[in-house]
Amino acid sequence: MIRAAFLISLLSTLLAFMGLVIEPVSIKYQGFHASWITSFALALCQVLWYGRGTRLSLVTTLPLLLVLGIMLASYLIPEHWISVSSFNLWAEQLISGSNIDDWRPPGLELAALITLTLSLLARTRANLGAPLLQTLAALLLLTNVGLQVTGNGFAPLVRSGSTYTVSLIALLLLAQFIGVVQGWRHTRSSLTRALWPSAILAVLTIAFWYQQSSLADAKLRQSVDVRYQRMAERLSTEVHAHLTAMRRFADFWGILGRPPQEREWSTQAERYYRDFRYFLNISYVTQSGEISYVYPQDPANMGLVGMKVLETQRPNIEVLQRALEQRSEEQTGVMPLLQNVPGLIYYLPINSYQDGSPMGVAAMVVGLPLMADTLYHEGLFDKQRLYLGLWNDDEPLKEWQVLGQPGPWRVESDVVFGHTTLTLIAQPNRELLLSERSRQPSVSLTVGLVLAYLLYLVLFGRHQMALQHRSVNRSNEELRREVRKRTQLQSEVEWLARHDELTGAPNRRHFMNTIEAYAEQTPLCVLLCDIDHFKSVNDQLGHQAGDHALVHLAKLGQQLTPGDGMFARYGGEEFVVMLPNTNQDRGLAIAELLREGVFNSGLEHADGRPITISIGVAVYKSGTLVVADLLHQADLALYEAKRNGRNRVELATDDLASSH
Ligand SMILES: Nc1nc2c(ncn2[C@@H]2O[C@H](COP(=O)(O)OP(=O)(O)OP(=O)(O)O)[C@@H](O)[C@H]2O)c(=O)[nH]1
Repeated sequence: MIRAAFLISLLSTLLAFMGLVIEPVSIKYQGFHASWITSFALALCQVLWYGRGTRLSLVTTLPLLLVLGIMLASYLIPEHWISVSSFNLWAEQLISGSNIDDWRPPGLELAALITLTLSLLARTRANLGAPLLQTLAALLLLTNVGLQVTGNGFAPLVRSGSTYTVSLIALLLLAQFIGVVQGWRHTRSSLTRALWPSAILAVLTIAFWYQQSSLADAKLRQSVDVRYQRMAERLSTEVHAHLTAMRRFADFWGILGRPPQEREWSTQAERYYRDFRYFLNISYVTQSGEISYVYPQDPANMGLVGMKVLETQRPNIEVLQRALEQRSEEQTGVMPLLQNVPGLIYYLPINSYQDGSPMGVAAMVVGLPLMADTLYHEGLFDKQRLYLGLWNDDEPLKEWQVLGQPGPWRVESDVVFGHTTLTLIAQPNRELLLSERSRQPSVSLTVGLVLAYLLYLVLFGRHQMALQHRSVNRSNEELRREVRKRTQLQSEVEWLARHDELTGAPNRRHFMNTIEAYAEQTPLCVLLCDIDHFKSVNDQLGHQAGDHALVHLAKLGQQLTPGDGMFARYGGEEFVVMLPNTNQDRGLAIAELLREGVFNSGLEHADGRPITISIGVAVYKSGTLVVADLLHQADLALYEAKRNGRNRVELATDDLASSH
């Protein structure tokens, strides 16, 4: 598998290299070179990871991650921290003619490259999030393909990667996946638990990013529209203002009631000329069509003085004629002016206020490019970042060419000059649009993906811990069971060591150990009991019946023995009773009670006679207790009882205390 990953990575490196050679960096800047270079670098790192081992590949992968991080930062840094134009300036300094877009892959592609680089660093380790990082890369690449398929029309400012580089990155992802998938088998349950929720979060993040991006672009588009339509409105207002001023000017001479004199004309015209610099010529045309006075009196204008316009072949004759004859306000269409600029001429009739008699016309020549200049002079736009053009149909009257890459949006608005309508075209360049575009979508995408990664780490870690916890609990429980079993066994062994297995009564060893502890509690009586003719019970009724009789007698004996005493099996069909703080008389009474109890117990020989016991009683009163002697005394007394006919109690005759 590692071998396959290595080979695919090697293939990707070759493909990326070919891409670089086919589109040499130094010749063409289309904004995709950064993608080729970074993909090539990642492919190279992968080849090292899968081919050469850790140390060397770490040296290459970490710097790559750093570079990709810087590229990502350029998408996130707010405009007022570092502006797009500063980035462009740095790009220009590094390689002339390049801009920031040439130095970073498109956003989604960059994010996919970063996740793959991180996944490479995490290697096969599912606990470091390698599976999620690969899933993120796949999601980002899919989104990229989706944007390409839908034509990326929603957000022309967000560039999507080229098909080649996206395929290349997908190939790198495949290599990584093949290289590590086997290593995840043993953590499959934790992996699925952690992967699903975090992948869902990532999908939501990408959907949110898409929505935010569209919104940001729509907003920007709207603001661009409003802004540049306002510029056209500004021009229309200007037109309206100069028309009003011109009418005032014509009215002034009407009120005067006589034709103007040259000096008067110049003085008045100068005031209007000062306000509207684009009036190339303010002239007085007499009723006969002769240009009498002009202002300003520059060489181009002075040549017009004395010209009988109606006798020339000028294209505006008809319009002037109409103004003179019909005494109506007229204007020409856009035409080339004598000043070598396109413009138009207004003719305003001057009529006497007193008798309404015609006194000629005031002609005003508007230089359209100069008028358009007012927008620039008023500082309404940055001519390096905005293409602006005033057009008359298909003919440009004035244009400001833009620097850098033109943006995707063109705003066309009408500027109305009476019956002539011009078009103001504005097209901001990419730099201007990028500088105004909100960074929020990129920030939310980055934050969302980081959160998805963290969620994965938490869920994965938690599940792994739960598994470990469960296995520790299981072995703890097993251990506890084992300890319980052993303790039980131990107490059974201990019990067996001190009791008789058949009857459950304390055994001889236990009796011997216990009696020592009662040496102080004198007088101490010992009763040695022996079943009479027990052999015949065994012989005639069977060993099992014998056992049964033993069990029954032991139970009876234990019941009849006082609380502080001990009834134990001494061996075979013999039982021994220890009675502390019991004097001879009471000892004999208890022995008698036992004897009677057995006699009346209902146990019988084969011939129906009741089973009986003989009891030898020995009493220890004071001195040093020698248990063997005491028992010996009791044994002698027992022997005596047997000898005297059985089913009886005999007291040891020898005084034990005095014998020591
Ligand atoms: N069923 C059974 N018999 C036992 C057990 N222990 C000892 N015996 C029998 O007890 C009998 C003891 O017999 P003996 O000591 O010869 O004497 P006896 O028949 O009791 O006669 P006397 O003591 O003289 O009255 C033997 O037959 C043993 O086999 C036991 O645990 N179970």
